[in-house]
Amino acid sequence: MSQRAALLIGKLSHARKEWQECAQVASKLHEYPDGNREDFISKCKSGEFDNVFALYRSNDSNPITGDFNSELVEVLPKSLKFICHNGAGYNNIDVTACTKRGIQVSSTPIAVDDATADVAIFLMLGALRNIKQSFMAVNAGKWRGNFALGHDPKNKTLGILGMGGIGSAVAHRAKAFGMKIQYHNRNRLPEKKEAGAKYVSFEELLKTSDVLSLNLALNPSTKHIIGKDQFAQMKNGVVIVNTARGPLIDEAALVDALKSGKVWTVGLDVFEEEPKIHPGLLECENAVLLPHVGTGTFETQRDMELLVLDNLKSAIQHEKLLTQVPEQKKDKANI
Ligand SMILES: O=CC(=O)O
Repeated sequence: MSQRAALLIGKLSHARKEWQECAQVASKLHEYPDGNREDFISKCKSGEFDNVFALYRSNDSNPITGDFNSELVEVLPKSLKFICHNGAGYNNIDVTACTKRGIQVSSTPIAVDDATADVAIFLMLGALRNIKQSFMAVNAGKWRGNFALGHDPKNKTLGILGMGGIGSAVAHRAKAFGMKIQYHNRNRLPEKKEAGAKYVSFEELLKTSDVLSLNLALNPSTKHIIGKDQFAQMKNGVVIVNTARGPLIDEAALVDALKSGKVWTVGLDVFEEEPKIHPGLLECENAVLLPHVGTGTFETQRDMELLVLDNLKSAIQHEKLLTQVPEQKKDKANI
């Protein structure tokens, strides 16, 4: 077998031992724990990572290298055939550029589903109870402050935009609260996977949901999928939950919709320009906010790291990824 080295970009917090065990399948383990884009590019160009066949990167390591856009993909070592990404979202990787260069990419679906769905439910319940007002009042020593009654989830219609692994896990949990579930995907799921959820058009989802949960991937066609025109179609007093990616929502339009009362409350774990948050959201008492911590549990972080390493080992040993990104699976013939 030719030289097949592996490269770890950034740090591993939970599966360090398993990374070291990759030495049993890789010809060499390289690490790039810290640095910057300019330095990383110059190391790629100087041949420091020659023979690297598969690399590990993550959403957390993205600040080190910057996005894996076409500029960066072009300078990656010629030997590189696999990018194993830690993150369910991979909008910081130009998959088309990778495909053109014959590089296969994997992400970490499944491992993230439960923790992200838990946070979606946490935010939904918090938004239905308009909990931020109470949190702020009690922490400021004002007891209940301007307390106002919230809403029960029971008998409300939850609309899920993007019924994949996370969307399905949200639906499963929401049923236990007595919610009616409807969803929209580009393509209807097989009945078994729907698990009783009703398939509706995008317009119908907007018009008839009491709570709208965003659980779809960000890509050029889903950016601002929720904006002024979509808010206008929604029920008055709708509750919005977003644990997917901030740019799915036009944040300025969301602030207007919150201020006008069109949107009653919102629960957000993600923002358009993280870590910056629209000042209108920070000011709003009816915006329950978290700093992108959906997968932030010990168990899930370890499961994600292990899944990336399983992909890496499978790439080196069998030239096959376990959880390849769906757009490449469709294009398999071109890689
Ligand atoms: O946002 C979290 C992830 O993409 O895994």
